[in-house]
Parts: sequence; C-alpha cells; structure tokens
Amino acid sequence: MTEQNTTTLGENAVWARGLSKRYGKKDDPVLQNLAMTVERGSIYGLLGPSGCGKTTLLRCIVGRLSVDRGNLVVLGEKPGTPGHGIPGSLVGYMPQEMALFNKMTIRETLFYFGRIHRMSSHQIDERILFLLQFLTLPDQGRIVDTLSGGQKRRVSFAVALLHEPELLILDEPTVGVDPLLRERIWEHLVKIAGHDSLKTTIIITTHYIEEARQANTVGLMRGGRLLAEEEPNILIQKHHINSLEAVFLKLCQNDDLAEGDDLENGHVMSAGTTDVGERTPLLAGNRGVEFSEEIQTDHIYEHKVITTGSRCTCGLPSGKNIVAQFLKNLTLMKRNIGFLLFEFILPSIQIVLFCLCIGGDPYNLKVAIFNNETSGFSHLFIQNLDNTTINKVMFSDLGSARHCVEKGEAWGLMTIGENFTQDLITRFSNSSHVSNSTLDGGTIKLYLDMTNQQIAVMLQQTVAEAFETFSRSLLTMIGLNPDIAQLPVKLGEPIYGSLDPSFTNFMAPGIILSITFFMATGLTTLAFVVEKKEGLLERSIVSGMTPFEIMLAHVWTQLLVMTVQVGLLLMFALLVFHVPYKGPLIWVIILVLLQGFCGMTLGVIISVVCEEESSAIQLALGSVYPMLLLSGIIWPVEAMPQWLRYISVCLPMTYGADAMRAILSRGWTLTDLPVWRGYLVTLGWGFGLLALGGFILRLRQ
Ligand SMILES: Nc1ncnc2c1ncn2[C@@H]1O[C@H](COP(=O)(O)OP(=O)(O)OP(=O)(O)O)[C@@H](O)[C@H]1O
Repeated sequence: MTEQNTTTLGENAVWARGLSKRYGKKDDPVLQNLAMTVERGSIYGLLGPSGCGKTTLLRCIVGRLSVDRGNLVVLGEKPGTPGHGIPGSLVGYMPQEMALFNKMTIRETLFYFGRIHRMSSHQIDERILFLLQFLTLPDQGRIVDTLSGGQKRRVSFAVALLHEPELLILDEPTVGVDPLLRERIWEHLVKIAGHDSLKTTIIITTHYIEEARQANTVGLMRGGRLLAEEEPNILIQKHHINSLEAVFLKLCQNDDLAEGDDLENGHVMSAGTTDVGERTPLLAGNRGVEFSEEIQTDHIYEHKVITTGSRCTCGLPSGKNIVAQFLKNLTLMKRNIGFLLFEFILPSIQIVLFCLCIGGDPYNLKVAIFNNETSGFSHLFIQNLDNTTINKVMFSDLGSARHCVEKGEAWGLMTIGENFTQDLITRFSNSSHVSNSTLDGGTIKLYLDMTNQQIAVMLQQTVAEAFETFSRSLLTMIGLNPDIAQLPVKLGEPIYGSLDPSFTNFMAPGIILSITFFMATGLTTLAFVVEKKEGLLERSIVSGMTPFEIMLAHVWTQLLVMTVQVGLLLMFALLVFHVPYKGPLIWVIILVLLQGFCGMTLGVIISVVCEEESSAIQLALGSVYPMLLLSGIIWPVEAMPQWLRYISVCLPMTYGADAMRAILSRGWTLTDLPVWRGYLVTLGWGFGLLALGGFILRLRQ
C-alpha cells in the first residue's frame, strides 16, 4: 500500500470503494460500485430519495450487513473484525425505526444500553441528566410507550449519543422534531464533531435536504451510487444554483442523460462497472485513492481510547452483556405482570383440562342389549356389567337394538341367546361332548362401533370382566371349581405399576413434558420475533451484544418463568390429580426443565427463520412437530421406527417421556435410566441447534 493511501485511510472514518450489495440473488443490486469517503471529525450528510439504499449503506457501515463486493474500512478496520468496536461501542446507531423497548422507562432504556457499553452507573447518570436537558425529554421515569412520536425519536437519539461514540450513524434523526430542537441538535452535532478531544464523526441521513448544508460533506445518492460527494457550499457554487435540493435535481437529470447516452452508444452500465468517479470530478476518486485498488485494511492506525470499558476479544460470551440483557428481560416481565401471571398458570390450566377431560377412563357408554333368554341366569351376567362404564339400554327386539347402534345412539349391541344359561352349563360340565350349536348358544355376542378404538377396547374389557365374575358364580352353583372360568394365563403382581393401570397416569408424563416444551418454544419464538421485527435485536447487536449472548440471557429468563410454571404444573398433576410418583421429585423437576430448554432451542430456530409471528414456517413447524412428539410420548424409544429415532427433533420428547415414566412409577433417578445417555445426546442436539440458530441469526441480519 502506498504511503499516500495509508494517510488517506488514517484521516478517514469511513472509506469505501466499489461497494456492491444485493439482498437476494434475483433482486436488483441496492448498492452499485459505490465509493464514499468520510473524514474523521466531520459531519457527512447522506441524501437521496426513498429506496436509494441509504439505510442499506449505513447497515453495512455498522457491520450488520456484509457487502458482496468492494472494500469498506470503518475506523481503520473492516466492520465486524473480531476485537474491533464495530459493531460495538465505537459506534452509536440510531436506526430509522424507533427500536425502543416500549414498556421500559427512559432511564431503564438508557441504563440497558449503557451497561452494554460498559459505562459505570455514575457515567450513565451523568449522561442521562445531560441528554434529558439537551433533548428536552420528559421525566426519566416515564414509560416509553406513553411518549409522543417525537419524544420517542429523541429517546432513540439519546441512546445513540449516550456513550459518546467515535462514530455516530443517524438514520433520519430529525423526523418529527420541531424546528427549534432540530436547530439545537445540529448545533450539538457540529460541536461534538469539531471538539478537539471528541472528534466525533457523524453520518446522518435526512429528508430535509437544506438542513444538510450544515454538514461538512454531503453525499448525494441515487440508485445505489453516489452522484456527488462534496462540501455543500462548493457543490452549490459549482452548479451556480442556490439550493442543495436544486443541485440534487440537476445531478439526477445529468445522470439520466448520461445513462441515455450510454444506452444509445450501446454501452449498458451494469452494477460493478459503473465508475462514478469518471462522471463527476467531485467524487472521492479524486481524493487520492484509486477505485479499483485492493487494499490491506488490517490495523492501519490506532483507535482512539474510548471512555467506556471494552469487551474481551476472546470470543466468549460476555457475562456483563448477559446480565444487561437479563435485567432488561426482567424489567419487561415486571411491566407486563398480567401476561406473566397468565404464563405462570397456563400450563396448570392445560394439565387440569387434560386430567379432567382427556386422561380419564371413558364412562357412561351406552350399549344396546337384546336378551332373548326368558328363564335362566343371564340377568345375573347383565347385573355384573359395570354400571359406571356401561349405560345399559334394554331392547325387546333385535332390529330396534341394532338400529340404535346404527343411528350412533349406542356404542355397541350385545345379544344373548334363548338357551344361554343351559348351553353354558353344558359347555362347562360336559366339555368333551359339546356341539358347535351348544357352544354358539352359550356365547354372548358383541357387535361394536369400532370407530373409537379406546371406547371399543374399554367395552371389550368390561364385558370380559363381567363374564368372568358371572362364570365363577355359575360354576359354584353347579358344583364345579370356579377357577375353571379363569384363562390359563395368570397375571401376577406387577413388578412396577398396578394391575389396574390408568390412562391418565400413562399419558401424564408425556403431556407434562409436551406442555413445558411448547410453552418454552412459543414464548421464545414470540420474544425473539417481536424484538427482531421492531429492530431491537439489531440495535442491541450494533451496540455490541452477540446473538448468542442474547439467547443465553433469554434462556436464563425463561428458566425462571419455567421454574414457576413447572412448580404449579407438578403440584396440580401430582398433588391434586394424584398422578403417582415414586422417584425423587428433584429429578422430575430437572427433567422437565431440560425439556423446556430443548423447547427453547426450537423456538430460537423458528424465530430466526420467521419474519412474522404468524409466519408459515412457524405454523408448519408447529403442526409437524407435535406429530413427531406424539409418537415419542406414547412409544418407548425401542418401539419407534428406526428412521424416526434418528430425527433428532423428536428425541427430547421420546427420551423424556420414557425417563419421566421411569422416575415417576419406578422411583429411578436420571442416572439409573438406560435412556439417560440418549437424553444427554439429545441435549447436545439442543445446544447444537441453539448455536445454529445464533449463526443463522447473524447471517440473516
Ligand atoms: N431486508 C431486505 N430485503 C430485501 N430488500 C430490501 C431489504 N431492505 C431493503 N430492501 C430494498 O433495498 C432498497 C433500498 O432500501 P433502503 O432501506 O436501503 O433505502 P433508503 O434509501 O434507506 O430508503 P428510505 O429513505 O425510504 O429509508 C429498497 O428497494 C428496499 O426495498
């Protein structure tokens, strides 16, 4: 690199050559071979029509977007270089949108950003007093949501000014600000830019073109290129017009003519070949740096020592940033106490509904009975049918009984033959010579509506139990051993669980885990998508937070919420609805919290790929995932199809449900479980997904 170039870079806060950027592969380029030079300690007014690429350029400068082509040097290094303060404390960024936490006070907002910039409480307090007075802001205890649009803009401006950064990037700071205050803002900008020790560099976009006359340099931008870059007065003199607006108009017309000439001459200018330096002598190309020159940008000069503390360059998450984010999350939760209480009790409502409505055994099931036997003991069999499960509806003719089931008024039809008792006695007492017609006559026939498997299984079991009780009585009456009625397979005392297992108890572990999982997924997605949409995520990241730190802080906040949720959930399940548990409760709690953590990782993934709360991807994931989970809740890992086992996303629930059943009903601990290794592997997947989420978030911003 030549000495001249090094000097030029050293003097410049921003030095850009040949910048090109497009959002999607098929989109038109937003920046086209753009050249820009911003001197240190100067005010640079970036002017141009809506959609010409100003915000895109600013986002490249603050390190939130990477350029596709070209060289960009900001305060001596490429934005995003590890250890460089951009994004970070070297820059103060005021985006176009408000990007403020609506439920926080002005003071809390400034403290949040101050902490990220490693300012002490004393420093923050001092700056708050100054900024409140300077920007005529209302009381610092006012909630941002209650401020007017103009006041919110000024708070947003205060955030950018707070830590007295070396580079101020202001995207339309004066919109909605009264002329008097606008004048004062410009006065302040001129003061801090010209201040010997501060030497702040300011890049400002504005729609009020004339106010940019106070800037040291203006860049007139159109279609992703700078048409001119010069001191405003020189521009005006050169064009012999008395307003910047008129100069801009003239340059646009010239640009249109030049483009027309190029087309006529058969020379179509494409992005990347446009050399604006040749069109106007006012551009940075004339300031001693060749456009096409490739430069080495590492460590060109020393940074100014900033007054605030700086973060470690080791790449590890910063505890201070996580604390700042965590405190902010707590404040926001405190402000939305109604929603917080709802979050706390929602899982309990879900488990109560499950235990009351879904988990219990079905009862009061109507069965149509046609008993064709006039004398005998069949009425005793009917009496033995459990009255809680079966609602017996007696019919005197077969046709009406069948019709009742066909109309859907009963779940099944039971018929008893006219010689039922006699044929059954013959079957028991003379079994070696019993004919098929006798066997048939002594058989109870059941015709079920099998469209509901659970109800059908329940009815079969209830009828079988009633028949066994009835047969024992009959065998005793005719002087035979009642045990003949029993199947020659004996169900011994269970090693674990009870002889009369309950559907609720079977399903409860999986349901508890899935409730926790989906609450964590939903709340994580909501928190991230909202912050992303409102530009808050971007602002925090430009201030120096990493996506991973934001996620870790969210995990901690969510863990707090989940602890209360899980406490209430288990209280209802175990104490109110008596889901049996043997194992130490602490293992159950750990297991459920781990499940919630896995849910959060899914939430992060969803939020990084979704732009809106109701995005299609979110809906798709939200509907496919439960299907996978259901198989996990019901079947143990070994009973799952092999391919399903390898779908990582369904494993937390599968291992979790197995593990929780074992802890609740067998009294095991997590380390006793044959599945615990698998569960930990799954958690590894969870962390992996979390890291992937952070990576995608970084790429997509
Ligand atoms: N995330 C994005 N994805 C795709 N296109 C985008 C994205 N952001 C901006 N654009 C497009 O890039 C172009 C330049 O947008 P940009 O916001 O940089 O313009 P601008 O000059 O700042 O406009 P304004 O003055 O209205 O804010 C526009 O056509 C816009 O639609």
